[in-house]
Amino acid sequence: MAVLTENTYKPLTVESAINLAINLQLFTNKENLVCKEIGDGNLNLVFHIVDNEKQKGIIIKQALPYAKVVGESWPLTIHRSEIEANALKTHGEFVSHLVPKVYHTDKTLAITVMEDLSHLTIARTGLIDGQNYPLLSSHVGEYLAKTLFYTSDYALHPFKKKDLVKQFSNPELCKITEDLVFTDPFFDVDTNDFEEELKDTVREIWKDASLKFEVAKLKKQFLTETEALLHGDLHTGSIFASITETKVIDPEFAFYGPFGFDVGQFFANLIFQVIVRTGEQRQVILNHLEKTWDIFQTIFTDSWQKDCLEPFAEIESYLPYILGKIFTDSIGFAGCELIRRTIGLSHVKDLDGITDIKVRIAAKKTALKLGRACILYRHKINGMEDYISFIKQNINE
Ligand SMILES: Nc1ncnc2c1ncn2[C@@H]1O[C@H](COP(=O)(O)OP(=O)(O)O)[C@@H](O)[C@H]1O
Ligand SMILES: CSC[C@H]1O[C@H](OP(=O)(O)O)[C@H](O)[C@@H]1O
Repeated sequence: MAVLTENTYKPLTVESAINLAINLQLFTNKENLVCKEIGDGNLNLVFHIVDNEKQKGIIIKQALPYAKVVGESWPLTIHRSEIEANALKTHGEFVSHLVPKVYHTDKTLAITVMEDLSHLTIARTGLIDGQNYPLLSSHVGEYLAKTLFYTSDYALHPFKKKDLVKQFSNPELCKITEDLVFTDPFFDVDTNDFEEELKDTVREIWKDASLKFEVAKLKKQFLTETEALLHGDLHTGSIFASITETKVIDPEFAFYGPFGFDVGQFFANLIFQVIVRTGEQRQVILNHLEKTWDIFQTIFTDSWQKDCLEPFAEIESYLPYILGKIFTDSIGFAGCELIRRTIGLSHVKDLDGITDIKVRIAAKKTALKLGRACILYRHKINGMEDYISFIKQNINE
């Protein structure tokens, strides 16, 4: 039908999405199909098609030629759809159980047809509702260790790695991160978004030259360290979870960047829950932080011992140096994420969803204070136990 024979891009509708699914022979009978557009993210359309009789569903994700959250005044390459599908496939080679299956892609239409994960809950939503997902941190620790190690120079022939660096060149999406995570929140620019009550605290950030110097160093790392194929946007809204399963979605920001960036983004998005929870419920999330790093280190080390191609791997201090650098960098990147999701463009519901303004402002001030401390003092934090004490101290003071 039309949608497959036209050789030009067109945004799908619920009708054309159904036609596409039939043409692709993913379903046989159109009559039983129900299609809804369920996209709740900042950028894309997401169609959920279900065959009510067979209880079977699929997802068709389509990139719009602009950022949905802002509109057509913010044009954005639809090539991000191909990047996302290829990242799902590449990461899927190492962690097939932790990412959705890709059934079909189309560059012209900028679509990825993939496994329906609607039996799971977006981790951010579940965590805000008080769910704990006991396997979340083990699964994400494994995802991080395997996707990062096996796409790096430590596991790939240099020609293959450099081919991947080219294939995953993603300048427009990286520019969003460069601006929204590493630049805008630290300057008085229009894209920033915060309550009047935070104005004084934010002005302090803008005036803080030592903080800005450290952010400049972290931004430089993001710009220049082509270490591994990152997810690029690993917040808890990009993770589906249940008590038994975890699936990482939405790697449209994928590119070759520093090991610590994905780890840091995940840390920060757990830390928002540390900030908003209290008592035992807070401890559950602190345990997730600890477990993520523990599993990450263990699997990264096993992979290094089994599969490292680097002759210098035999030097005893080399792996501890790499792991130490990832840890320190990830704390710095987490600090940037804590600040940008609080005062920059595109917030998190963990904080914005707090209805009591006093409680919300207090939580946001804590996020800013902790973010600043992570960036400034990351080199002084010696291991996860120390990091957890550091977080507790900065939250309680
Ligand atoms: N494979 C999937 N299965 C079920 N629902 C999905 C799937 N992928 C995305 N969604 C739904 O669509 C929403 C937006 O998807 P996402 O990939 O995060 O889009 P965006 O890139 O616009 O942020 C998710 O929050 C989720 O509710
Ligand atoms: C242009 S909005 C910026 C923000 O949008 C992305 O979020 P998502 O695709 O998960 O909705 C990403 O976090 C960007 O920083």
